[in-house]
Amino acid sequence: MTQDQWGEIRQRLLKTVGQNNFTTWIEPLEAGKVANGIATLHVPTNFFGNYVSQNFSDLILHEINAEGIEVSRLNFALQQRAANEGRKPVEPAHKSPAPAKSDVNNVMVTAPLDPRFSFDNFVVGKPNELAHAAAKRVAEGGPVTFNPLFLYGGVGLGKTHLMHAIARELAERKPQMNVLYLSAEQFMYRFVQALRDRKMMDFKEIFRSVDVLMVDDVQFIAGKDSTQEEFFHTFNALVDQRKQIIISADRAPGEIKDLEDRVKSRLQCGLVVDLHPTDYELRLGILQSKVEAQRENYPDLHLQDGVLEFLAHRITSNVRVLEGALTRLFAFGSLVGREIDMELTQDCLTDVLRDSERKISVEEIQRKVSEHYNIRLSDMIGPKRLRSYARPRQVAMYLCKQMTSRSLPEIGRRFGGRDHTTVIHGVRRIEELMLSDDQIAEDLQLLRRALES
Ligand SMILES: Nc1ncnc2c1ncn2[C@@H]1O[C@H](COP(=O)(O)OP(=O)(O)OP(=O)(O)O)[C@@H](O)[C@H]1O
Repeated sequence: MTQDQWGEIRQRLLKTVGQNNFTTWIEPLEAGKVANGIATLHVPTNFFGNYVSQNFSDLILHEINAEGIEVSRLNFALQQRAANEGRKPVEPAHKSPAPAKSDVNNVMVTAPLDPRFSFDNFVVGKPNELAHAAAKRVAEGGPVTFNPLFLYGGVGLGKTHLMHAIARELAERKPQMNVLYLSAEQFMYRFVQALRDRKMMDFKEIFRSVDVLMVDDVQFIAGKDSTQEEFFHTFNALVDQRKQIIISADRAPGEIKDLEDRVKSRLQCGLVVDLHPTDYELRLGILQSKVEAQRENYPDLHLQDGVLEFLAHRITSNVRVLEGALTRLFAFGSLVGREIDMELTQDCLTDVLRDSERKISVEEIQRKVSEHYNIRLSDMIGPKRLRSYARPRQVAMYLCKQMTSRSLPEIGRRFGGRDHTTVIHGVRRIEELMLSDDQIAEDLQLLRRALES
């Protein structure tokens, strides 16, 4: 298509996608040739092409057609750059008979990569440092040292974030590599489609020609026998060729029910790392980094000291809930035109706080603390005043105050019907000791971790 035509098309796209999207995603595109109903657009990186393909290809196609150019598909090709000498020559999109719309030259990503999920935005702490280090290593795209890398962890702990970060970094660092990122569900969908259309040879060719295969949420294929079978063969073929495989799941390979033993053992033979439940420090770190992002939307909104610490203590379920709570707080604060203080936080997040409270009960705290100090539960709750009972009791009261939303009188009642002033005294004593007594500080940290896991 001519530069004039492309200029017209871009003008119309500016109106439909808005200035920000236009500057970021449309302006850098360069128009290429049109042949056989396919228009080629040149993109600076594979990641970029993938994103545009996922989010704007329908609009772009529409505007190209509106310009009178008959095109039914877009092909995204890398712009030739002198700096990229040595890269494989740019080829048309994959030779699949019906390539997915999102196939972009050497990077095929069947789900859009979330631009927020980068290594830069991933906060590292004790619970995820190993997973992060392993992810960084494979994202370098060097020689394959562990195969597969198997990342697992509970809901909302950052598996998909790390997977996207790897795919994105590989696409940027090694544009010559064929990287295929997809969910196990999409793997199954493509497999079933290939069977139905009698295109199994094409399916095999695509999956066996990648340099890096990334499959998210692999537990999905459990119980799906033929998909597992095909996955097993794909897996073996790639491992034999020393191609990197990266898998994520919500649990360890051995714990995925209805997964064939041979598949399990294959999955276990590389590096298996888990994302542990977050601890207080990691949650606080994540909140601090997410506040930075919120500040861009709400530059004038003041956040009172202590609110983030409160949230990090109280919302322990997963990072997604934590993020959601923060977004809600900022939106609420700006809506009512008030600074974000503890009162607003409690008002705005009643349901979230109530839900997370269910997780840690006074009884659980009492039990964990008495186990930790090796005393009987009845002695902790009972009337004895010996220091060896009184101190653990105060620690438990302090944790109840911090980790549950029980009122002081209620906590007192649960500790053998004590008065709320006794609870206040206990909590204060521990707050003082935390600063002067390393042992107490360490005990508290251990207990908190144990309670949150
Ligand atoms: N360490 C972290 N630093 C910054 N953000 C994080 C971190 N861990 C998780 N998140 C954020 O939490 C949210 C949930 O993470 P993600 O979607 O990766 O979870 P998941 O483990 O894949 O969960 P699911 O099992 O539900 O698929 C995302 O918005 C992600 O950016």
